[in-house]
Amino acid sequence: ACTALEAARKLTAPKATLKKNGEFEGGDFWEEHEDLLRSAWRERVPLHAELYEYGPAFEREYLHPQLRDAVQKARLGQEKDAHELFEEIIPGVFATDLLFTAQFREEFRRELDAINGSGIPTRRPNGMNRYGVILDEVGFEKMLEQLCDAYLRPLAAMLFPELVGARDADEHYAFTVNYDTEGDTELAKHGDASVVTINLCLGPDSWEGSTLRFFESGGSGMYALPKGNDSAGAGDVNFRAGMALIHRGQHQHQAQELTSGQRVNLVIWLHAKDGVVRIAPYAPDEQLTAAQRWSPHRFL
Ligand SMILES: O=C(O)CCC(=O)C(=O)O
Ligand SMILES: [Fe+2]
Repeated sequence: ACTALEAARKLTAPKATLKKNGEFEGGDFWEEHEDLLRSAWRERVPLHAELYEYGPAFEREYLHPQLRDAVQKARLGQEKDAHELFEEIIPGVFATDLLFTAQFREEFRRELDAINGSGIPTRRPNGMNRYGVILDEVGFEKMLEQLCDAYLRPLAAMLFPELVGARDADEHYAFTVNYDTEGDTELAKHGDASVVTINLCLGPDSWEGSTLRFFESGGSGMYALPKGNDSAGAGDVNFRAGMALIHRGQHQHQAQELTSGQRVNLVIWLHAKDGVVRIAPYAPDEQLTAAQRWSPHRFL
C-alpha cells in the first residue's frame, strides 16, 4: 500500500496561469484531492516542527520581546506601549518591525523552501498571486489561530476599533506571496477579502522595486469611515525584512513591479465567520473597550 504522502507526490497539479480572477483555477483538481492532500501534509515531517506548535516556547523564540511586553501590559489595562509599537506611515497603514524575531523569519523561509520542495502540490494562494502557499492548508492553521487569538486580533481591534467588534475577526485566511523575476512580479490594485490585513515581510534580503502602493479610500455611504477618507490615505511602502503592516482590507493597494531579486511576504486576512467582511463602521459608543479587546476571546 502506498502512503498518502507517496500518492500526493504522484499527482500532477494544474499550473496556475490566470493573473486575475484565478481563485477557482483548477478547482476540480484541488477539491478531488483535498482529503489526500490533507493527509499527506500531516504525514510529512517538517523541517522546523516548532513553527507549527503555538505555546510558550513559540512565543519566546518567535515573537519580538517588545511585542510580548506591550501585550502583557495591555492585558493588564495599559494599552499605550502596544500603540507605540506602530507608526502610522500612511493614514490608515500602521507599520512595525517589532512583531516577530529574525529567527522566525529565517526558519519560516526555510520551512517554505522545504514545503515547496516536498513534492506535494500546493494551490495558488488567491485569484491574483500564482505563487506562494496557503498556510492553512499545509499545517499552520492551528498555530495561526492561536496567534490571532492571543495577539493579532486584539491588535487589529486596537488600531481599527471602528471595524473590529467582538465577532468581526474571528477567522483568518493566511498565505504567502512570492515575487521574483521568473514568477509574479507585480499585483494589480485591489482590496482584500478581510476586515483587517496583517502583512509581514519575510525578506529574503534584497530586491528592487516591489513597493506597495496604497490609494485614498474614497469610500462613501456604507463604506464611509468615521474620520472620513483622510483616515485611509495614499502612499508607497518600501518593505524591509521584518517589517509588518496592518491595514484595513478595504484600503486599496497594489504591488509595483519587482525588477530584480525576490520578496516573500506572509499575509493574514482577518474576517468574521464564513468569510464575512464587515464594512459598516461602528459608532464610537458601539466600539469595544480596551479591556474587552484584550480579554480572552471566549469571554466576549
Ligand atoms: O505585495 C504585497 O506585499 C501585498 C500582497 C497583497 O496585497 C495580497 O496578497 O493581498
Ligand atoms: Fe492585498
